[in-house]
Amino acid sequence: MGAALRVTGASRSFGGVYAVREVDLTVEPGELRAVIGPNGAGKSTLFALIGGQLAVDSGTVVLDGRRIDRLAVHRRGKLGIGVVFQAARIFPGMTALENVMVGAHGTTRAGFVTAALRLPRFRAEERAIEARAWECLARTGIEEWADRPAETLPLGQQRALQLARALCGRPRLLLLDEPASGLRSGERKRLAALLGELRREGLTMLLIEHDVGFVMRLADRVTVLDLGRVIADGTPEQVRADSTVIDAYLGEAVT
Ligand SMILES: Nc1ncnc2c1ncn2[C@@H]1O[C@H](COP(=O)(O)OP(=O)(O)OP(=O)(O)O)[C@@H](O)[C@H]1O
Repeated sequence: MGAALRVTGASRSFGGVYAVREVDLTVEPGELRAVIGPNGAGKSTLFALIGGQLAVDSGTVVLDGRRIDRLAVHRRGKLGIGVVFQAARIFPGMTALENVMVGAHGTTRAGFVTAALRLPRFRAEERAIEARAWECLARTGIEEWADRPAETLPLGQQRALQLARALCGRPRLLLLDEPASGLRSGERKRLAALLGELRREGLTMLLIEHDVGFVMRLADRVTVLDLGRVIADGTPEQVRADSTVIDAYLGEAVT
């Protein structure tokens, strides 16, 4: 089952200006939560406060009852947080398959070396990881690219590769930063289907997205940020009907 996430009173400012201000956000196990909002609303900052790329100035981030807001990124990864960034982050010089296998070792240097050198005592484990990596490549639809150098994959496939890598680490909370941006319509449909499947399997997901239509069809609940604050939180229907949201952001976009 997916993890429960509870963010309470989280704030973060840059140069005295709040990017995220007193944000409360609770994501139940198995929920697919979308976070939307206009440019500069604080979505990426909130994402980084949960993933650990940024530290909170105040407030707490709790995963399954455990405070994680002071932990480094890799420690949060070990506790089950998987991250898919908007810009493809791949390891050049490694094949797509090897890139996905790295996901199972976490993002630590030791894990990376273990994967790269295939030391004898790790071989059985490596075989299991390789099998899992193939599964993840298949799920994300890029099996046929497995042996290609990762940097030669087209953008859509590089994005899928990131998702495959995150899944290979068996996350219990998956953070996705605008996973649909830059994808063609067929790729978007495929992504939506996969996210729906992961949701049915009970994975907890938090998705930042600009494409409001994309998330409104997928999400269980939607949180709307504006100027660093939560201005609405509810089902897609509730958010669509919220006059504050319409005034601040949605306008004609979802009517
Ligand atoms: N590292 C940083 N240094 C200074 N200011 C920052 C930094 N990161 C974010 N900000 C500021 O914090 C505010 C929130 O930015 P953030 O990127 O979190 O918003 P966003 O909702 O993700 O925007 P977008 O949709 O454009 O990606 C913005 O005013 C931004 O300029």
